[in-house]
Amino acid sequence: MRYISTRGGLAPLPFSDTILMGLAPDGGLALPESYPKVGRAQLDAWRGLSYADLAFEVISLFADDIPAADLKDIVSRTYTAEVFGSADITPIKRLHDGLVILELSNGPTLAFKDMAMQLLGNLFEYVLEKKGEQLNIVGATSGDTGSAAEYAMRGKHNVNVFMMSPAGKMSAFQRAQMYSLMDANIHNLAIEGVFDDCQDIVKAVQNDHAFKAKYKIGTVNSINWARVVAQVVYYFKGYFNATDSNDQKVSFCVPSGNFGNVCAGHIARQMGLPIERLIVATNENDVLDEFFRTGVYRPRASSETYITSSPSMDISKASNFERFVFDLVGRDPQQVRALWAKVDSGEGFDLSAKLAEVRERFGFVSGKSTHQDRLDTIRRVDAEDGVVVDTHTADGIKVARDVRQPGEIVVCLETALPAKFADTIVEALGKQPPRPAGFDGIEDLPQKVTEFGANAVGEVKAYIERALSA
Ligand SMILES: Cc1ncc(COP(=O)(O)O)c(C=O)c1O
Ligand SMILES: N[C@@H](CCOP(=O)(O)O)C(=O)O
Repeated sequence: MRYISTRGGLAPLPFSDTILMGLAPDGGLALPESYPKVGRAQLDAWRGLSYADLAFEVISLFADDIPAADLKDIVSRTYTAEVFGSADITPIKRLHDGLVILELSNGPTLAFKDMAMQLLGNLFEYVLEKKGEQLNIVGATSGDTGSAAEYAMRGKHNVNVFMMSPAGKMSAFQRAQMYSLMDANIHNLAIEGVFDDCQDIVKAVQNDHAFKAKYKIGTVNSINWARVVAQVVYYFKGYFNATDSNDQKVSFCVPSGNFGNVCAGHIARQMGLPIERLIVATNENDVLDEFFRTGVYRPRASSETYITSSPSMDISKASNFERFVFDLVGRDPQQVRALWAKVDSGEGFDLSAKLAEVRERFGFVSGKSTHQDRLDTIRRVDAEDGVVVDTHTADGIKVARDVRQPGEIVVCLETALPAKFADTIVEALGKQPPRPAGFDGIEDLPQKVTEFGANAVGEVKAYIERALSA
């Protein structure tokens, strides 16, 4: 399996090089030359597998330059009941109205990002040992990628993490999770602005090829292909958990912001997983919902990005969307370059002529949720099912209920636990959300974070240089 760039400027690379690369030199995103196909016989063979064994089967289709025994060891050490709370790793809950909730947030930082980050930590360690190299991760987070990455990488001797977050925009719990880490290889940088401003700095660093090479810069955002591959696995597991036979089809409803989660669903569907529809659920930052309704992609400026009670989705320029559009335009890198030149100029683009294909060939549909919808959904699920869901999962449940068709099996992805967003849970239910053991009082711990103003690319690079030269 070799990897190319969505913008056509990359000589095909093996997996192990691709996951250390981050953005391709042409600014594009890595994708396999073609998606591996999974037939009925494989689905039948995979249905009863443990999560770790299923992860090995799926990931080995993509990471074929890692010896099977080594990959088996990596996934077996990653997906354990100790780390993810149960032997199933991603159990399901069925709501009274038939919606299925796929639990993805039982890992160390209580969000779905752990499903991939725990793997990346072990994959990076393995690949870097083999190459005798070090990796300096420069990442951006709206609150969950950051903590998942930092908990996966902390203490690893050949990895440093420089994580940018929008100053004051995450929940107190999310800030405490990250900023209370005192590990020497973890650096938290709070940037004036929103998540997209942090991600713009990540891309500026990635596109400074001399700096990137000198300081061995990598990324753990869903820019990194390994994140997407790891996320493909739970679509297969969720399908098997939600069905009795491979004759059935399911739809997945995905609370979305940067498009990394649902992009993995798109790839699982391209591989042959019997997915009927992929339902994209946005909050008030509805750039993706607008595209899937109209075919017009109109990223918003940071000044137009709403601060909401599902803050991890407060994103107006989804970095992973480029991977889907590459497939949508027939894998034509020239078209992708032209379209993203428009995005970079703040213009956006119109693919409304392809809307029927988006829906019929690729199975996408979308919907939107607001703060009031989140409150109503949290209240209803608590009252009717005795389950407290977080605000992002509530967005997904609301949209799933809006668009579900008769007889459709809809699996809603639980993307975080409510403990991370207590203020809105208290507003909705008048009580604190359940808090898993080990997190009591984290908001009171000392915090280590460095503050930066707006447009801080130069200052961030200088900080990285000082830290790595110390
Ligand atoms: C809790 C939560 N829900 C949903 C999302 C949206 O996922 P994606 O950015 O992959 O679309 C994120 C992060 O992005 C998140 O942290
Ligand atoms: N909501 C995310 C934003 C970044 O998403 P990623 O999948 O590209 O890492 C976060 O929690 O930081």
